[in-house]
Amino acid sequence: MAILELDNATIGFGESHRRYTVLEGANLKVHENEFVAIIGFSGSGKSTLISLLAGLLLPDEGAARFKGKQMKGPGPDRGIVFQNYSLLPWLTVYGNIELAVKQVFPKFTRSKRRDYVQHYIDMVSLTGSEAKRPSELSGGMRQRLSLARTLSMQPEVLLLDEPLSALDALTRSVLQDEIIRLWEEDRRTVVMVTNDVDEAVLMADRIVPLTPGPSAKLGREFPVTLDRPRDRATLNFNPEFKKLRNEITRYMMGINEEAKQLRIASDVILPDVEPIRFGVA
Ligand SMILES: Nc1ncnc2c1ncn2[C@@H]1O[C@H](COP(=O)(O)OP(=O)(O)OP(=O)(O)O)[C@@H](O)[C@H]1O
Repeated sequence: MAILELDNATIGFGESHRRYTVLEGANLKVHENEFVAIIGFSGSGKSTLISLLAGLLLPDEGAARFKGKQMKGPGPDRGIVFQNYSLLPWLTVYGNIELAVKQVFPKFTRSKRRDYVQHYIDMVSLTGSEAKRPSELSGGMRQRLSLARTLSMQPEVLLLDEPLSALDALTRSVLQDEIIRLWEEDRRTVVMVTNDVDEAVLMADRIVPLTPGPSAKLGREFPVTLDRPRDRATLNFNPEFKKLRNEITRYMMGINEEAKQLRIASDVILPDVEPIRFGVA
């Protein structure tokens, strides 16, 4: 059974004629311990999709299920790391993680909680910055804090909404390795949204493209069968990696072109003429 499932899920925003359908009839099954990457263009509906998987949004039609049950809202078993960090600005690095830990593990003693919070701070290399507030951190540090806070809640499913998008290439590689290491360690289920094909191939077991919006759907899937651990240094020379990357890039460019043509066709204004009918009295 899939741990997470979208079954013909449709969702849109706005009322009646101003309604914008973001996803239409989206189908996705994520199995336990799987690492799935969702790739798509900006504005195609990736964040909306991840919010459906978290239970933060509910589909207008169809279903979003966690362990076979229709979701009614978010829960600590589905941890989400947002693109924009969503940290509490008045709390320190330590305080942001501590608050999450208090909610999920209320029975921890004070000293156990302190060690536990510190463990996650160390894990993402924020040691020494415990007393800083989010405004005093760099973008990369905020993203690491956001990741540590979510991981500290030990969710069964980790939902990552472009968690590395604001990072420089070097920090991005470090965090990619960190996420892979964590996933390999205890094989949590991960769904990660990204717009970077290389990142998706490096990290995922399966890549699922989202077609351009409106009314986006999940497109043809690409399994990634490259052996693990994947070494980024040699991957660029791996023929299987290069072939898959090219295939996905070509596919994405193709669906984008198709969407563009459809948009142009729907923008064409037809002449206002009456059809001529012959032989009608
Ligand atoms: N709460 C909302 N109200 C109205 N429209 C929304 C809302 N949330 C998203 N949308 C619209 O839905 C579409 C998809 O948005 P979404 O954030 O899911 O895309 P995305 O693929 O994550 O984009 P990006 O890669 O740029 O972050 C956009 O056109 C956006 O304007």
